[in-house]
Amino acid sequence: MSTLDDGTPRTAGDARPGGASGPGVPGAGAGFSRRRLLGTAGAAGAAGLVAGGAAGAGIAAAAEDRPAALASVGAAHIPFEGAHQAGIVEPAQARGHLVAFDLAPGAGRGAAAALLRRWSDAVREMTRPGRPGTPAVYDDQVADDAGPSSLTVTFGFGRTFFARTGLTARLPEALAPLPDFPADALDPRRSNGDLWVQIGADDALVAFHALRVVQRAAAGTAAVRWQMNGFNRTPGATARPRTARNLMGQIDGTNNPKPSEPDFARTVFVPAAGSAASAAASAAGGGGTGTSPAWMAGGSYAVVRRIRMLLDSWDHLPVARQEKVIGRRKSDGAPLSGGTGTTPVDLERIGADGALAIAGDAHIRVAAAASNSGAAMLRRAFSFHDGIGTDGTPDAGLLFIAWQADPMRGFVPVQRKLDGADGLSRFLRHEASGLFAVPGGAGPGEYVGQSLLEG
Ligand SMILES: C=CC1=C(C)c2cc3[nH]c(cc4nc(cc5[nH]c(cc1n2)c(C)c5CCC(=O)O)C(CCC(=O)O)=C4C)c(C)c3C=C
Ligand SMILES: [Fe+2]
Repeated sequence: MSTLDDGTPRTAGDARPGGASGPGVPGAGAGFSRRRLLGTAGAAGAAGLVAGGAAGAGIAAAAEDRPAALASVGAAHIPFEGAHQAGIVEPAQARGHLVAFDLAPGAGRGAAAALLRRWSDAVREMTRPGRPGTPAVYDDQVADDAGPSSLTVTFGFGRTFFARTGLTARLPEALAPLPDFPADALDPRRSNGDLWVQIGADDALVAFHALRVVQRAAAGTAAVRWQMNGFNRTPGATARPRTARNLMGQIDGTNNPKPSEPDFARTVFVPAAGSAASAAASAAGGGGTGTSPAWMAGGSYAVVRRIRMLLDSWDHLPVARQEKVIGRRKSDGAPLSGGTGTTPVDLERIGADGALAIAGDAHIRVAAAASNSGAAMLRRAFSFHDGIGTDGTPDAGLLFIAWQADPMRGFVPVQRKLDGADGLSRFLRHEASGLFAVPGGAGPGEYVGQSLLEG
């Protein structure tokens, strides 16, 4: 049995700090989930979504209340293998890299399959519990001495991948180009791409190392099209872990779908073809794109947007006005309809002044599932700051990533509405965009995307 740096025996349940099986969590160990999930109200509802996903709601909630020991940050690990790829349901890590690649001229299906095999093998190695390894050929020693630090690497396919590899017959309908949104100011050079990789880790060097491994493994087969770097709060930085703040200072992610909710899996993941969930999704209609191909079972669609925040304008707004724009209090995220950060939003509530407590153009009203025929997505973002832009203001904002089983029942209808009616949109600029099909997770010995490339 391997050990932690302080000599504590490592168990199969080593996990991210604060997670259901992290060091210091009573009862943690083999048999408990090794993936800490977004939304803490009940990891039990996520059983089957994660390795050993039988952790109880009480344990997850208790773990969330307990400050993480900084020493445990490096030891936390998230398994690469599973029904779904890692990096979707777990909280976003402190450091993130998003990279899109285009296949090299002449690189077809065989070369792409070999690349996904190399990537998967390398990530399996780098995410091992204990002292992760690196394939010798890529060993730059950047991550030496570090534990896995909750590293996840998630792979996706862009629409253009399918024509380049002769796989157009297997192109999912759901990967249709996103519509033009009138307020978009998109840079095509920083948008889309044949392949997409999301890297997250709670240590900057571990994340950089993974990025270099992924880039070096692609040499000769695919070239970087664009790269974006992001960050979040470091685990253990606050006395009480809670939903993170974005660069506007708001608590962001409160009303994300929770794994404990009955609709969670249906909202986020593509059901297996022929399953009851698949039949229900097809029958639901409602503007969706219907059944995804069998190779997408257990997968998800990621909408990626680089959203610049016009921070100088935002910062001039008094806090009360900022709160009205969002519909929640800035200090604790409580909805303006009353209660605390965890109180459900009441969109009908009339305030003392006779007006709607949550304004007609408040972000949470316009984005709510109730305002969009039930459309919902899982938001998992990184902040970015790339210095000062040519206009002299911070080039900063949100690397917004929305995960859903069908973008036509998630991001698209919501963004259509936000684009015209959202009070927050005056302070935002959507500068880059991508839509990627993210297949299900790999099993032992498999690589991500194998059923597409070899099926
Ligand atoms: C198309 C989808 C969305 C985009 C784009 C988007 C951008 C964006 N949002 C914030 C800040 C907050 N958003 C919040 C809630 C929220 N946002 C969306 C969707 C998009 N946001 C949804 C579906 C929701 C939940 C609505 C609900 O049902 O209550 C919040 C409130 C806290 C929370 O629930 O997360 C904040 C704050 C920024 C800064 C931003 C672009 C940079
Ligand atoms: Fe939002």
